[in-house]
Amino acid sequence: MIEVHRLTKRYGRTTAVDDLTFTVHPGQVTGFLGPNGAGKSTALRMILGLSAPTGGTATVGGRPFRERPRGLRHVGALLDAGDVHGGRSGRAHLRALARGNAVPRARVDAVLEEVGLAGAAGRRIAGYSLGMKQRLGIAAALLGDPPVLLFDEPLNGLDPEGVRWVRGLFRNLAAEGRTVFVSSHLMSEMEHTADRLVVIGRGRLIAAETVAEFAARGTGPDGARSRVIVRTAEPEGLAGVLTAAGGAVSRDEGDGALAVTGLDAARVGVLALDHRIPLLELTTRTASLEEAFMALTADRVDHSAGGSR
Ligand SMILES: Nc1ncnc2c1ncn2[C@@H]1O[C@H](COP(=O)(O)OP(=O)(O)OP(=O)(O)O)[C@@H](O)[C@H]1O
Repeated sequence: MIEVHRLTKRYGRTTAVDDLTFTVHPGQVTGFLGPNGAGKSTALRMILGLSAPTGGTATVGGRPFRERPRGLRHVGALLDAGDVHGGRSGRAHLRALARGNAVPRARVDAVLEEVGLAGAAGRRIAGYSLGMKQRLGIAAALLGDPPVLLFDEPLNGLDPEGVRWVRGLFRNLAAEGRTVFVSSHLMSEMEHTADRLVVIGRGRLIAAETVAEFAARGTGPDGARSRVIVRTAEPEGLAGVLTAAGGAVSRDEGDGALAVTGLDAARVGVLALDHRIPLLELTTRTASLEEAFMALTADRVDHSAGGSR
């Protein structure tokens, strides 16, 4: 279990993480979502004790991670896959980590096998592709067989097969009862992987809930989760009928179709028939999780991310 309480980090006048409170539970994959520059990496670094909070606390299994000797046996983390000594082989890198964390040497070959790098284990890391470096980073996270795992943007650089493999791995790790916390700036990466979401924008908490709860928020462009799209040769007449019946009607995307909320498709069809208005198209459009995420974070995007502020 990871517990974050009122966690805050300021860099000069920039507040990268702003009074964050949330809990990450075992037995689940929790997605940590936010637009670029939202503060995800900064929060993960504080959870790992690599950066000191300006305020608040972060604990893993009830204690600050910094207080844990042999850290890899408590928490495995992939922060920056490129941050490895390129002159060593993948196997030598993992062996050094195993030694420093009192992890049995046999684990090295076991995790190399698990991440699909056994064949490349003797090659220098400098020659690895980004996807291979991600796999090596995941192997390092798994090395100590830890109950808690953190991954910062682990899908970067992976091909579709690699993405599928990582998703399956996360699900398996969670099914074994581990706490799995995975950051991403893309909802599409998380919606089929995560059970729960912690969503932040500009360092502040926006949502901490199950994926289903997040999806159920009213989040279409006009606040509605689903809309009825209806096309007719008599848009003015139909709009009048639907409005009189309690619907809210707007012109959709300028192509003559009407977007209706407050009435379902069946009711729209019956009303059109009653008034002898022929329909050319009648569809229900449901806001995607991606749209929910975009709508909730739209005003929290840090356009200065990566630049000076
Ligand atoms: N060492 C630092 N010094 C100054 N500002 C920093 C530092 N690290 C991060 N920031 C700023 O803090 C904010 C949050 O950055 P962070 O990297 O945590 O975001 P992120 O959500 O991980 O974004 P991304 O998806 O782009 O990695 C940004 O505005 C960033 O510019």
